[in-house]
Amino acid sequence: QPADMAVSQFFEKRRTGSRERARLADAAYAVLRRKRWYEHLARRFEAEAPAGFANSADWPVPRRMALLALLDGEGGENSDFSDAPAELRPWLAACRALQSQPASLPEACRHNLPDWLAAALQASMTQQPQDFWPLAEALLQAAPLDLRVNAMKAKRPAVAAALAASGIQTQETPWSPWGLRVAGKPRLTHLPAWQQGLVQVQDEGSQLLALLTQARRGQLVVDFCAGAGGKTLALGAMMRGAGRLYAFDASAYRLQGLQPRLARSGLGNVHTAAIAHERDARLNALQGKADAVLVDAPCSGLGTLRRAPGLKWRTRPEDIARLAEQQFSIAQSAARLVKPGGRLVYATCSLLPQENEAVAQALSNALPGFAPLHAGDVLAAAKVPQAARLTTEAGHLRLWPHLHGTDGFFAAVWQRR
Ligand SMILES: C[S@@+](CC[C@H](N)C(=O)[O-])C[C@H]1O[C@@H](n2cnc3c(N)ncnc32)[C@H](O)[C@@H]1O
Repeated sequence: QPADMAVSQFFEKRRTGSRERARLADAAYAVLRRKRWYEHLARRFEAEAPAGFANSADWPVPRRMALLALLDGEGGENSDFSDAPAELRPWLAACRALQSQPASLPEACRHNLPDWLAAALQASMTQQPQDFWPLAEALLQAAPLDLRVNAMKAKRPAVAAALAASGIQTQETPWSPWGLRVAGKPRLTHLPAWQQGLVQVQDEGSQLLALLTQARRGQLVVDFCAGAGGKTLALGAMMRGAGRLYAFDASAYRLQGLQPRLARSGLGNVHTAAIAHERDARLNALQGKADAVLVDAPCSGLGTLRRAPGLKWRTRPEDIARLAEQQFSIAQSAARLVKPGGRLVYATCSLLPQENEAVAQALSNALPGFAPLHAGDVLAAAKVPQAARLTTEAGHLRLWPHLHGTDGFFAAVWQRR
């Protein structure tokens, strides 16, 4: 089960105050983030079990892991463990001593990734092998809270000032011209800026993907895998609500999540439709008509491990090949909607080349009528500062948590000849 569902189901059945809820939820996520490390500590010392160590029947491994996560969340490195049960204190002190010498630990305890994923990432980083550890460390941090200012309704400095007046401090994001990074994780939904649709929660990387379409007022634009419409709303704001914007998805359930967000955004030009699959006959009417088609393809999501740490344990290596096939099929079908001179953007939030560069290459081979565009040039034209730092030599957008502070994203752009 996805972690957010498991956590909310747990709380449905229990009465808890909001602070306690936050502590427990943070601890659950911390266990998923650092599972291999906590497991190692929870099992360690059992064999040695000197007198005074906890009885393992009372403190089974999962319970010890939860305790370690709770203590870490509360600045445990400085704790004298006086709040912890007495029989656990020697074990906790021994854990703490180990923690202060991370280099002595097995690698798995440091990167906290499944072996197959650590190996796949290392294999994909042969050009920059020194980047593996900074990446692994960055993936263990919680993601920042980014907002996208609705450019149709307000300017970024004015929204920052309005939020500051409500006690919410923000900083402008370095790359996206619409982004505000919020300090901490304050509640936002009661704020006027939120209710008036001036801001949406959206990672800076997702904002950059929408910019790659260069969607403009009056165009016909398709968000082919719209989901709950995070990028649809960004595209609609770029179009200033004028023109036609189609939001498709194979899941009617996911598309439903777009409705309340559309209402706040002020957009009146969005047509949503659940399609059966990427070759649904209802798409025929749009063939060769779109100025831009964004394919934010279903993917492993491994670029979002800061937000969804449970994904690394639920994804299996064999899923990747299946996803790559699906990604190719969806993007190839979506390409039919692009008009001559129009643009195709293929994007994922995966870190793995099989879902990214390999699919982009297969698409280039299969779509001779489409010429690749350099994502750096496209972003520079959209006034993104230092856009070259976001792209690869091959001209793809590649965002990394340890380099850019965003989730991990990939995008390739083509223009139909
Ligand atoms: C990465 S998510 C999209 C996220 C969304 N664009 C956003 O910004 O919030 C991928 C979406 O592709 C949808 N999908 C899966 N198969 C599809 C298909 N054959 N055609 C269109 N959408 C599909 C999934 O339901 C999922 O919502």
